[in-house]
Amino acid sequence: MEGRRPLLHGDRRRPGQPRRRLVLSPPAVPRPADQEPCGLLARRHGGRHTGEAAVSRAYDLVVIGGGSAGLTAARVAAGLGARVALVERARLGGDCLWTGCVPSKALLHAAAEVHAARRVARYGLPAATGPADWQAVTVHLRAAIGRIEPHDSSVALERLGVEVVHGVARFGGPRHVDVEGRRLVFRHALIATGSRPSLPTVPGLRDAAPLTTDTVWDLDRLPDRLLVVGGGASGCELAQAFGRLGSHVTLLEAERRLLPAMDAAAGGLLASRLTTEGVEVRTEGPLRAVRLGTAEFTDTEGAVRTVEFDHLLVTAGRMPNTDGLGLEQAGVLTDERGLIRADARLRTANPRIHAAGDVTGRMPYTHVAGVQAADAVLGALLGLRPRLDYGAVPYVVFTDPEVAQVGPTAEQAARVHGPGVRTRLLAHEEMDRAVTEDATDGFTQLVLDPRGRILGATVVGPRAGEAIVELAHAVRLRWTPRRLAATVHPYPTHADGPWLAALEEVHRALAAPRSRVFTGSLLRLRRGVLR
Ligand SMILES: Cc1cc2nc3c(=O)[nH]c(=O)nc-3n(C[C@H](O)[C@H](O)[C@H](O)COP(=O)(O)OP(=O)(O)OC[C@H]3O[C@@H](n4cnc5c(N)ncnc54)[C@H](O)[C@@H]3O)c2cc1C
Ligand SMILES: NC(=O)c1ccc[n+]([C@@H]2O[C@H](COP(=O)([O-])OP(=O)(O)OC[C@H]3O[C@@H](n4cnc5c(N)ncnc54)[C@H](O)[C@@H]3O)[C@@H](O)[C@H]2O)c1
Repeated sequence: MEGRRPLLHGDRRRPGQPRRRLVLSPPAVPRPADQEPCGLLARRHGGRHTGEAAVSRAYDLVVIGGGSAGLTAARVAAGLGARVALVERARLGGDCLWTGCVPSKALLHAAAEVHAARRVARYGLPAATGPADWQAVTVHLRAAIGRIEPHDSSVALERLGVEVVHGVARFGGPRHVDVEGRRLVFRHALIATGSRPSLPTVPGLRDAAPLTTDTVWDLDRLPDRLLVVGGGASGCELAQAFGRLGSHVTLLEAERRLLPAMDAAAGGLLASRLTTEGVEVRTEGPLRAVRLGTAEFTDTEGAVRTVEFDHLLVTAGRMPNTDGLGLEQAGVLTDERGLIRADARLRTANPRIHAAGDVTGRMPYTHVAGVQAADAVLGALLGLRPRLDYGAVPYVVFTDPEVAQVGPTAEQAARVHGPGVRTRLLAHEEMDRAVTEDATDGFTQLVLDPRGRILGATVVGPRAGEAIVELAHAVRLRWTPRRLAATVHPYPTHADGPWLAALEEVHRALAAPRSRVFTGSLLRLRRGVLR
C-alpha cells in the first residue's frame, strides 16, 4: 500500500510514547517452567472451571499470541476503539523480546565491545585476553529485555483497553476460541502464534540435548567448544558473538555458503571475516549424526568429517506454532509445513480469521510481523485493503560486517527478469567513512531491472542496516539511480554507499557513447558561443 501510516504500522513502540516503568534491577530471563500454572492464571483472569465454558460477549477481535504480531494487532485494534482480547500462553513479548532480536542484539553488542578491547594494543593500550565473563554478559542481556518488557506487559495493554487472557487458546468453532474453560466469541480473530526452533532429523541429535535459540540464553557459563549447526541469520550472529566472547566456535552449514538465501558475495565475505576471527566455518554439508560430543558431516568430496564439541547449538530453521490450535474446527487451512494458508490480505480459509507474523512463513521478521498485524486489523475491522509490498521490505543480519538486503539478489532478479538485469557495485574501499574506520570489507550493490530501475540491493558493512533503508524507499518507489543520486548525502557517512553507487551509475551513463554524442555536441556549441 502506498502512503503507509507510521503510527498504525509502528511495531514495537509508538514514536514518542514514554516508557511506563523502568526496571532497575534486571529480572532473570524467565523460562517456561518458571511461569505460573495455567489454572491459577485462568482463575485470576475470570475463567470458570464448571465443566461448561463461560461465554463472554462477542469481541470485535480476539488475538491469539502476544508476540510482535499479536501485540501490534491488539494495540492497533484498541486504538480504533474495538473490543479486543489478546490470549497469550506464556510471556507477552514473544520470541523477539525474550529469545530472539533483543537478547541476540544485546549479545552482539557485548561481543563487539569485547572484540574491540582485544584489538586496542595498536593504540598502545593493554589488549584484553581470555574469555569474557558470561555472567556479566547475561546481566547486560537481561537489562535490555527488562527495559523493553514493560512496554509489552499486560499493564501496558490493559491501559490501552485490551483484555489480556492468560492461557492456551484453541478454536472450538468458526466463531469462538476456548481458553482454559472460558469461551471467547469473536467477530474476527487473528492467529499470531509465531514459530519455534526446528531440529533436523539426525541420528543422535535429540539425545545430545542441543541448545536452540530458545535455550541458549540459559547457559550458566561460556561454552569452551561450541558447534553451531546452520549458517543462516541466527547461526552467523550467534557464532560470531560466542567466538568474540571467547568460545572456540565451529559453524556448520549444509549449503556451500553462509546465508544461502542472500547475495552470494555477502555470504563469502562474512565467511572470510568469521574465519579471520577464529571461527571454523564449514560450508560443506549437512549434519549427519551426533554421538558423545562428536558431530559427523559429509564434506564436499563425500568424505565423513567429525567435529568435537562441548555444546551444540542448532539454528537450522523454525516451524510454525499451529498444532493444537483447533484449526479444523475453525475452518482454517495450513500447508504441508503447518504454515497458515492466507491470501495477500492475510485472510485464512475462514474469512473471519486472519493470520500474521511467523505463522504465515512470509518474511519471518519482527518488522514484517508488526506491519502484517496492522494490515490484518485494518482489513478485518474496517474492510480496508492494505497490501504489503514484500519486495521492498529490507532485512538485516547483524553480524560485523552487517549484511542487509532489500528486494531480489542479482541471481534471483535474473531468473524473473531475464538477461537485461544489471548490477552496479561499489566496493567500500571507495567509501571514505569505511576507510577511516578500517572497515573496507564490504560493498553496496544495486540490482537494476532492464529499464534501469532499482529492483533490489545488498549492503555489507558497518551500519548496513541503516544504509539499506533508503534503498528500500528506492525499490518501493521504483526509482532509478538518477533519482537516488539527486539527493545530496553528508560526507563521510555509511549512507555514502548507496549514494556513490547511484552516482557511479549516473556518471557511467553520461560517459556512454550515446550520451557522448549529445554532451559532445553541446560542448562544441558552448565553445563556439563563449569563444
Ligand atoms: C535468535 C533470533 C534473532 C532474531 N533477530 C531478529 C532481528 O534482529 N530482527 C527481526 O526483525 N527479527 C528477528 N528475529 C525474528 C523475530 O523474532 C520473529 O520474526 C518475531 O518474533 C515473530 O513474531 P510473531 O508475533 O509472529 O511470533 P512470536 O514472537 O513467536 O509470538 C507468538 C506468541 O504466541 C504465543 N502462542 C503460541 N500458541 C499459542 C496458543 N495456542 N495460545 C496462546 N498463545 C500462543 C507464544 O507463546 C508467543 O508468545 C529473530 C529470531 C531469532 C530466533
Ligand atoms: N537479524 C535478523 O533479522 C534475524 C536473526 C536471526 C534470525 N532471524 C529469523 O529467524 C528465522 C530463523 O533463523 P535461522 O537462522 O534459524 O533459520 P534459517 O532458515 O534462516 O537458516 C537455517 C540454516 O540452517 C541450514 N541447515 C538446515 N539443516 C541443516 C543441517 N542438518 N546441517 C547444517 N545446516 C543446516 C540451512 O541450510 C540454513 O542456511 C529466520 O527466518 C530469520 O528470519 C532473523
